[in-house]
Amino acid sequence: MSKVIHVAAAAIFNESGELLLALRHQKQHQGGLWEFPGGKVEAGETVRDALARELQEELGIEIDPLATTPLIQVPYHYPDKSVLLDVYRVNRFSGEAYGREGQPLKWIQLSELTDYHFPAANQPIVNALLLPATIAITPALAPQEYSDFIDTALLKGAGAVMLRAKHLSDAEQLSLYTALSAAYEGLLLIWNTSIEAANTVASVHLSSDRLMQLDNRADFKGRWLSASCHSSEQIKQAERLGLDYITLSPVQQTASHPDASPLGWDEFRRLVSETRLPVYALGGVSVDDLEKTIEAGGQGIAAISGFRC
Ligand SMILES: Nc1nc2c([nH]c(=O)n2[C@@H]2O[C@H](COP(=O)(O)OP(=O)(O)OP(=O)(O)O)[C@@H](O)[C@H]2O)c(=O)[nH]1
Ligand SMILES: [Mg+2]
Repeated sequence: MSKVIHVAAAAIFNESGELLLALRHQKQHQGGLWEFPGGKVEAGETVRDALARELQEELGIEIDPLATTPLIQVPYHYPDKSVLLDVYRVNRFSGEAYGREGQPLKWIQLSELTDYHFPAANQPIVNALLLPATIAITPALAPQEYSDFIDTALLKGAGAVMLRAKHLSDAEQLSLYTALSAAYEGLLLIWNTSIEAANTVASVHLSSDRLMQLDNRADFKGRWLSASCHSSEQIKQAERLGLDYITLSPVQQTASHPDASPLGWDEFRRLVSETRLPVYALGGVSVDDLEKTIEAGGQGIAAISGFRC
């Protein structure tokens, strides 16, 4: 295996919330495709310092390296080279960005992101940018109680809601999911179920058992397919199937699964570093752990209890 090329890249947002893309020159590796500006980390440089240097060289802007936030790390093997894309969010910069190497630039809305063609390694970056930092998972409730739970969760900052209602039949869950989707337009509502039960649904989350039984994701017709993982074997399966993101649990001791032994933050960090998928920390975590999760390379947190009244 040839040496892995470590690349620092940036998702740069301006004050209007637009995101900067650059077009790779035809002559470059993965030429003619859009990219997140950045480049190779040099020997003796920290990744954040490399990012600041590359953004100055390529765009003529200055950033404070320490004011950046980790977005995602993507290890990826192209047939001709292996890269580790280390991507940071940049929300503040000085100067006006222009293509110092002649490359065309474009400021886009996040909602337009899927209209652009990127190198294959970038799919997890696109997903990480479109996914929220927090997912509220529903506890077992009577069907009429779910909208109260969602209202509270949204007030407490949930960016998405996962419907987990295994005490109800598939048919009851489907009608609940359908009613809630209609009532909360624009909310990412994830259904924890099987692909067979949910083939018209936009967002499905699989248990680790269902993940291990799945052969490919082709039967899934929606946008977001995710799964619960507890080991590196399950994470590898999720990657192999091209899932969009995973939850990794239990990070800490949790009342809902008292017998499961927790991974701890060091093991969470290690497992996250091995996968290109966005990873939510789950199990004994809350929004108070968000900063720690993101610094550990995670996408964010998923939780039940922190989002209840
Ligand atoms: N900057 C950047 N590189 C990416 C992205 N996606 C992706 O696969 N890469 C790959 O990462 C590698 C390094 O990127 P680069 O070409 O920007 O490196 P650089 O600025 O140091 O360029 P140079 O070698 O021309 O001086 C390339 O093989 C490129 O194809 C992306 O979104 N941004
Ligand atoms: Mg570059």
